[in-house]
Amino acid sequence: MLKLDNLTRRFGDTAAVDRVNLEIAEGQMVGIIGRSGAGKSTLLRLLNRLTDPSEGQILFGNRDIAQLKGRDLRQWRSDCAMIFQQFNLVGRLDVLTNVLTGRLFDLPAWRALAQIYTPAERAFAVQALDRLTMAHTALQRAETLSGGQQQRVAIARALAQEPKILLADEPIASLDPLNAKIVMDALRTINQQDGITVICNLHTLDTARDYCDRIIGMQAGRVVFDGTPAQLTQGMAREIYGAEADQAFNEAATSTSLASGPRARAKEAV
Ligand SMILES: Nc1ncnc2c1ncn2[C@@H]1O[C@H](COP(=O)(O)OP(=O)(O)OP(=O)(O)O)[C@@H](O)[C@H]1O
Repeated sequence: MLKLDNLTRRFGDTAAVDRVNLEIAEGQMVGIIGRSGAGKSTLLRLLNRLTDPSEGQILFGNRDIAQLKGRDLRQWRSDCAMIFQQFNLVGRLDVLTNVLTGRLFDLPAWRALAQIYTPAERAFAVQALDRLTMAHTALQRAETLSGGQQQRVAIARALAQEPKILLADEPIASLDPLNAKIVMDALRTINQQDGITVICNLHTLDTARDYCDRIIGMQAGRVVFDGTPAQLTQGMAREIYGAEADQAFNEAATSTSLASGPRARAKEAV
């Protein structure tokens, strides 16, 4: 169980995340929605401590994540993998090496520096790539891949960390509808097969509705909605997105929903 208690992050006079209280059970797939500047990225960055809180607690089990330092903090970052809109791979390195960097936390410093990996570590990385149907690109330089392929490699790198939580900050914002669907399907599969909690910032509403068990709506740093996709009325969604509502709803027509996500497929099957 991940528990956020009064979590706040201020930048000057702006409360990017403002007194957020949430409990996220293990194995949930959670979508965070909201207009630009609502605090979605800051919330994810607080969770893996890329940003430090101004106030409040982040509890995982009975540990306060906000207080971790040194090796404990590095271990937490390893437990809490993150993928980004811009993939963040090292373009000049091959795909397999990029995935293996997900294991760096576990390695002694000399092996990390020399990038020496055991056959078992390599096999694990290839297996992670294979789950994303990317094993055939293992020896290719990452920069030669398409955006959708790079995001799948980034997910494989996250899997190589054997995380407890997977954070995804706008993972499909740079992708075309087909690749967006492949990436969201992969995240949902990992969530369901491995029981990894997935917390995902999403711009388009239908993607959040199609893939997530739970939707959290943010506005000016505050949580203004927390419920199931069925509980999120169109009126509430319109209020959360404000001036960006039309864009968020219209983009949905060309995003993963066009290629039909798992719920849409379930509806079709009925
Ligand atoms: N490093 C920073 N320094 C100053 N202000 C910041 C910083 N990071 C975020 N903010 C501010 O905090 C608020 C929340 O930003 P955040 O990026 O978390 O929103 P968001 O919902 O993720 O937006 P977007 O969808 O555009 O990425 C904004 O007002 C932003 O300008």
